[in-house]
Amino acid sequence: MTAGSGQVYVVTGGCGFLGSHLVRMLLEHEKNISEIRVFDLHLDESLRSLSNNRVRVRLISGDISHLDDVREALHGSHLVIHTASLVDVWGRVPASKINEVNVTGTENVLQACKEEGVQYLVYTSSMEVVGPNIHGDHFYRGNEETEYRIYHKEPYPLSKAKAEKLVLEANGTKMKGGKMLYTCSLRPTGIYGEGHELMKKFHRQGLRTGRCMFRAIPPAIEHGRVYVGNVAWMHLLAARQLQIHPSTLGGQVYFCYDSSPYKSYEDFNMEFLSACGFKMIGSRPLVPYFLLYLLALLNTLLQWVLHRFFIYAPILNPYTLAVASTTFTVQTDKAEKHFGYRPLYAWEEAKKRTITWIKSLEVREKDLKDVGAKGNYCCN
Ligand SMILES: NC(=O)C1=CN([C@@H]2O[C@H](COP(=O)(O)OP(=O)(O)OC[C@H]3O[C@@H](n4cnc5c(N)ncnc54)[C@H](O)[C@@H]3O)[C@@H](O)[C@H]2O)C=CC1
Ligand SMILES: CC(C)CCC[C@@H](C)[C@H]1CC[C@H]2[C@@H]3[C@H](O)CC4=CC(=O)CC[C@]4(C)[C@H]3CC[C@]12C
Repeated sequence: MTAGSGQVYVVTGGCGFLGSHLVRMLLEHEKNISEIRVFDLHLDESLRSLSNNRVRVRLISGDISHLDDVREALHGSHLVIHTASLVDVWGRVPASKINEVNVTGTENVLQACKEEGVQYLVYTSSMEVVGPNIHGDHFYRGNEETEYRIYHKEPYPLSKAKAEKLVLEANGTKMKGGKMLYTCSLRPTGIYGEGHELMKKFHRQGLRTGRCMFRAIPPAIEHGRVYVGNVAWMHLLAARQLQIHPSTLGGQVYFCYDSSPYKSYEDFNMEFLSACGFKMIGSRPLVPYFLLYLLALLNTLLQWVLHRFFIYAPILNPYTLAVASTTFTVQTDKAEKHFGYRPLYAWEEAKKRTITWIKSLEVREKDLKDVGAKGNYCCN
């Protein structure tokens, strides 16, 4: 197939953690495309060099909260994978901004699809549209039909739930020329893998404490996690099958997970960090929950006091503590039944790739600054 004869895919947020893996996945595994438009507010120029003689990778700088930007990016395209979002549960950005990007931005993508006659939209939603809620209701091996007391107060999960509702309601919209808009929504659990910014933070924190991590969450709490490569793979399959079986996938939601082990968030991270010499201190939380909660509240107070001077957004706040302390795992075969999804990467491969990436961070840390005295580890 020569460049130009295939389909044009748009990936909003295509320079992000998931988005950049998705662009590479499409290049490697999707033979029906001739152009991938990477639409993002912050462009990663390195993606441009991924173009080859079959597929052009075209970077488009734009803001999904501006309809004109979105309309221009979608003009002449065939399918949109909408991953762009402000992912913030730490109070880094105001709620209004989260809403503007995650909800109004999604409204703009839908509006542009209708105006430009783009028939297919795959939306990257999140487990957070379901939970966990802050009441501590566990979601244990749940699926897309499992009843759950959904309760959103935080801007991010609220915005993702509103956006997903808009996407699903738009399924079946009639467009000019008698065409129909088909949509579906994928709900990844906590994504990990090469490029995960939060993992970088945990890694840096651990280096500062002599590679010692201090347990805060009971090990019995389980959190579903999914490798970024499998999330990208699931998006590719959903995009492919939405075109072939729109009546099956249209208007549907699918949890996105893989064979990554069910563990507490901290113990799961240690699957990678322990291979880099990190140790978890404590077989149970070193600090009682009420003290952690007081610390979380103190962080919220400090954030408020300091917000006129700078953004203080520590990892621990009442919301992240509540989420981390509540089991949320999924088990479902809906995506397999509807569009043949099975993880492309087995757990051992995902683990190996993530460890290799973290080790590359260490090399960079050593290159960037003097690590000081060698062997200064607390737990020799
Ligand atoms: N990271 C995780 O654990 C999970 C993420 N998700 C969802 O996956 C998607 C991707 O998340 P990540 O890759 O983790 O986040 P990310 O922050 O790495 O990527 C988001 C991308 O969207 C872009 N973006 C933000 N505001 C924009 C705007 N106004 N206009 C255009 N582009 C804009 C950013 O520049 C970034 O490249 C999001 O929709 C998120 O809600 C879902 C479940 C878990
Ligand atoms: C007690 C500690 C300070 C808690 C550390 C872990 C927390 C920072 C993380 C535990 C659960 C994470 C969230 C979960 O994976 C679901 C998510 C889905 C998304 O769409 C975005 C990210 C996140 C909210 C994720 C964020 C970090 C945790 C709260």
